[in-house]
Amino acid sequence: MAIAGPAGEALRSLTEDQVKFIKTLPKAELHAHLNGSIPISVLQDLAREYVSSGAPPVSETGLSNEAIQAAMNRLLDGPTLDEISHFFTLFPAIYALTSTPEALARATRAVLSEFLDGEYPQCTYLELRSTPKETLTMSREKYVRVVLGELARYGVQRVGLVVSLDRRMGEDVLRECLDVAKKLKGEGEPVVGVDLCGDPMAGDMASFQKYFEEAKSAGLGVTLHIAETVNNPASETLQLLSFSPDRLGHATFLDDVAKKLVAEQNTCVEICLTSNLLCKTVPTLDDHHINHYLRENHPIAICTDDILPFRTSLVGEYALLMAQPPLGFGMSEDELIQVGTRDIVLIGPELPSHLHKQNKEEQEDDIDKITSIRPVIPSEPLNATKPADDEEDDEDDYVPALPPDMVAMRSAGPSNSVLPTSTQSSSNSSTSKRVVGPSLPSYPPTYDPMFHSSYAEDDDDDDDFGPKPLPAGVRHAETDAVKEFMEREERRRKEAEEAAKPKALKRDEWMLVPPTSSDLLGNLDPTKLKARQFSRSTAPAVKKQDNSLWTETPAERQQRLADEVSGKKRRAADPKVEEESDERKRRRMDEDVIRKGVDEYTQKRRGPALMAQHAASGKAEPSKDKEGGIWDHSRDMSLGGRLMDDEKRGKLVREAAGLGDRFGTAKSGGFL
Ligand SMILES: CNc1ncnc2c1ncn2[C@@H]1O[C@H](COP(=O)(O)O)[C@@H](O)[C@H]1O
Repeated sequence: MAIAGPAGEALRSLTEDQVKFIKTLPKAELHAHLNGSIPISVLQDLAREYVSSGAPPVSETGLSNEAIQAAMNRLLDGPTLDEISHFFTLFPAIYALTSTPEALARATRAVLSEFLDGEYPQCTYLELRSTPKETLTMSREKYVRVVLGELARYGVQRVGLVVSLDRRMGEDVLRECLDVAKKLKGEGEPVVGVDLCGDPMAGDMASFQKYFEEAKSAGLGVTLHIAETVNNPASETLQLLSFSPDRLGHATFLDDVAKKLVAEQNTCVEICLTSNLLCKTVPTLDDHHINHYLRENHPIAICTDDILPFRTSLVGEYALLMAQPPLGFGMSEDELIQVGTRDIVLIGPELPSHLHKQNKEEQEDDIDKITSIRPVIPSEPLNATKPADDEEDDEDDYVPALPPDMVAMRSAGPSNSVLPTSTQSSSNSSTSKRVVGPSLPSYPPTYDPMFHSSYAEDDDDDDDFGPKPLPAGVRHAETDAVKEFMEREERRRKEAEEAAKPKALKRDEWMLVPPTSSDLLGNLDPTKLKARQFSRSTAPAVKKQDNSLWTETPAERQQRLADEVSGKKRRAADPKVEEESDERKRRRMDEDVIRKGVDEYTQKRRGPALMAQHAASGKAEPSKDKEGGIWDHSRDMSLGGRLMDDEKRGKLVREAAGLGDRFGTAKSGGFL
């Protein structure tokens, strides 16, 4: 296919040797859309057949012959796109031409041949992706089966299929596509993962989450087109990162938070240079986000995206890396080896380590031997899409091994690289068990260049403190930093919300609960009953004060009153009935004896009281009541007169006689 545009210019600026180096460099293509990669000559054939088929002017997909012709002309000229949304208008015509099983099979065969055949295949391993479509003659399952039928010609070591989920899909179509992917993977087909693609501004990503989670649990890899345009909101990017993707498509507009997360997760980014330039999401190579990832020594994979409209190839994309600025990045051969083969993360195959090569010399050996080590079409029958019986005992062998030359380059370390060095350790062996889904990165979980370089060099771990890092190539598969980050953020948000709320005033406990003992409380009566008597004692009224009445609730109060009425409890206000102690009894009896003695002595020495004497003399006088007239002064005004009857008089006399008793004893009731 003719290479034009930026990739064409870069390619033309390279020497023959440089071009040969790129062509023979083992490469993996991990981001290629089937319908965007059909060679133009094949599409022209399909268009001619479509127009001359005598079918009515409107095809089953609703496109007229004229519309097909116009689209073909656009593709032949090399479409100019004002913005990325124009890019998607190219596809209805292409879809019309690949809407039958036969046409789809032809198109797929041509795409596979473009990438994998020839003296210098574009790549040694291809992950082709396509969106299952339903047409008049194909169900979505049939669509995927037709594509897989063509993949089977190359075998699982050279190609795998990623099922794309379009951002415009509704839930029922998403469900159907995912079920198809799972089903065919279950049948042993090389369905290695799922992708999120389509118009970057379409769809609500919240409804996609469960499908990608389900895909992951089914052992499928996940790659997502993410932050492809400046208009993709940061919140959507974070949401997509929370799906725990294994790889990211484009990742052009990550903000600092997203960049940090991607760095922490060490997620491989699929870089499509020409695609970004032609869709105008990136103005120049100088502005391209690849610069950020190169600086950070972050894993990237160089890819083509859609070689049909972008008129590029994988060789063209590598030419952009190697060409001198401003046509390219001016990378050396060593840097190309490092970028192209070492850091990529395949969703499918894992790399046997015995084939890893360490430096450029070994790489050159490989290049000289390229024809001999280039993978050959597997010997199994072309239509053998199911695992062979003799693989039964290797029950973990879900994904294919890389072809030997790909493997050889995976760990090759550059000898004079100007890129940040990262040490590659051969963590995998050809005998090791396969990993379902993404392969493991080649360095410790949290990437730190400082730590990284010392990690491989320092054999002596005597002085190491803290937990040992995981072996090279192993990462915390279960650690979901995005999830943790989101949870942390949520917690922080809730705390801030809580702090912002007006606080309900609350009294300290000391204000609500009375102290256990205090003189003040000892003298107060919570029942509010009025005192009826003077206090009879100087001793503290109650030693152990029950203050529960101070804090009782209305319900408790009701219960207490009910208990008091029913006699279950003594009245809270009743003074405590204290048992008279023996000591007090004795004292009282002693006082009675003394009082008796004093009375007898007084009686004897003083004689009868004046009152008694007077009463005795009065008894002898005869009563004048009946004999006197109506008014007699001495009779009527005397103590025995009419103003006071006998009863009143008697009471008065008794009280007067006891007058001395009231003050006769001390407060305690005894004699002084
Ligand atoms: C420019 N970058 C891109 N961004 C987003 N989606 C893209 C894309 N390039 C291609 N596609 C997606 O791939 C489909 C074509 O291949 P398949 O029919 O699946 O084989 C396009 O319709 C689009 O949805």
